[in-house]
Amino acid sequence: MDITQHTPTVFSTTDNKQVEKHLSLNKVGHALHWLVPEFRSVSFSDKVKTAARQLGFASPAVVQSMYIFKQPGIGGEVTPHKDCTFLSTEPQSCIGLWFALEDVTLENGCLWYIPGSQKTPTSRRFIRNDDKSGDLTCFTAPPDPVDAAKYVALPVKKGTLVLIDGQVDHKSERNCSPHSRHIYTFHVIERHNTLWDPRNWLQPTPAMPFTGLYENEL
Ligand SMILES: O=C(O)CCC(=O)C(=O)O
Ligand SMILES: [Fe+2]
Repeated sequence: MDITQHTPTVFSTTDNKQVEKHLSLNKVGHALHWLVPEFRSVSFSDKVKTAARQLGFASPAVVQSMYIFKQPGIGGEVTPHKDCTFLSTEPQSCIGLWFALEDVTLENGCLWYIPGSQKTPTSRRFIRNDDKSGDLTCFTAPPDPVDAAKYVALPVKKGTLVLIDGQVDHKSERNCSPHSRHIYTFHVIERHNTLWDPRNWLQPTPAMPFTGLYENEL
């Protein structure tokens, strides 16, 4: 989809600022790694496969991907979470590969994380809601209490790859600066000797299976 081909439209945002449609996008997901050749070639590149081997993955699959724009002035926060809340396996195995496509600073909404927090498991899950009369998805529990003072900022230069342990607490703030913060991120899980949680909000389908990282050549 090339939204720049659409007639630019002016939107009001919650801050009562007006921006063109293509500058108001928050994120695009969740199958860029498969459907968009440019993202596919990065996600299934030899460098990524080598990184996965070095991390000890035996049979990794890419389960989802996102482009997050964090637009100047209006880019929203990403609230504190562990990725395993959304992409749970038993045992946990998720790793995020987060690529800075621009310089990422304190001002434009860098990642923050709590060192060591990957050692504290969570039972909080984001699942498909069995109650069909309500929302399609829901959390199984409120956020776990964490000491907000323990968050450490992670400003990085354009081109940096950040590996995010699926159990580490992380977040990012709003972007109130005049500079965008574009990133590409995708998540890999281990299939060997693990079980994908059947309650996860995201489930593979015949049309969109979880794609094996090592098996897929460019
Ligand atoms: O880019 C961000 O602000 C958060 C991204 C994230 O949570 C992730 O890649 O797991
Ligand atoms: Fe995350």
